[in-house]
Amino acid sequence: MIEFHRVTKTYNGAKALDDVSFTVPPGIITGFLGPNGAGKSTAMRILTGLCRPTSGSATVLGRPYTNLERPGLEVGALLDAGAQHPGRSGREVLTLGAMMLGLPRSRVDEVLDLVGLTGKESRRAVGGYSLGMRQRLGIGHALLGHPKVLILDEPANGLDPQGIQWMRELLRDLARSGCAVLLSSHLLHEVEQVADQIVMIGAGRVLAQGTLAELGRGRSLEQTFLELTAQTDRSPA
Ligand SMILES: Nc1ncnc2c1ncn2[C@@H]1O[C@H](COP(=O)(O)OP(=O)(O)OP(=O)(O)O)[C@@H](O)[C@H]1O
Repeated sequence: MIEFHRVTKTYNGAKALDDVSFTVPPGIITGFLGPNGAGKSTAMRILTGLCRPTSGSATVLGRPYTNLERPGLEVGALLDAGAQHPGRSGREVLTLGAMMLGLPRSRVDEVLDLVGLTGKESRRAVGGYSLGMRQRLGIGHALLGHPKVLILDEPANGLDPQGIQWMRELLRDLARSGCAVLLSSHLLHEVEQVADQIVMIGAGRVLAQGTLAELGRGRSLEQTFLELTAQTDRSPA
């Protein structure tokens, strides 16, 4: 369970998030949508303890991330697939992660298998990986500790159609097993396929939340998105 309660975040007086409240329950996939600059990454950074809200509270499993006893085992996050050291192999990245979490090395092979990286690929330096391979590695890294909460910022970015289908099934399986999944994406068609509920933000404020049926009322997610965000887009013209 993830809970945002009246979260505001200001940078130099400008509100990146403005009185944001929403809940991400376990057992379903929540799509987190908004135009460029809407505040999605800021919300995810707050959730994972990388920055603090100016006011309000964001909790994971009932506590702020920084108060979790074993955050690495409780929460899996993919915020930037390009963040891994380019000189390390994928296997080294996962092995270091597993060691830090006190997990057996066998978990590395399980995760490589889960994300579809072959033994040969896993021994190559991450700097030579395609974007899709980096995403798979990042998702694997997030899943190492069997987390109950998964926070993914644009995980489908760079995945080919097979990769997207694979990720869809993976996320559905994780949700079915009780995981709370928060998924940000600009791929509205993809979110429409996979998400059980939607939280839409624009200019730092929640514009709408609910199931696809509740939000759309017969319209496509894209139509709803364009309509709701028309007045709020902070991206450059
Ligand atoms: N460290 C920072 N310092 C100052 N302003 C910031 C900082 N981080 C984010 N912002 C601002 O906060 C607002 C929200 O940015 P954020 O990156 O959270 O949006 P986003 O929805 O993730 O956008 P995108 O879809 O482009 O990734 C933007 O106006 C951005 O310029």
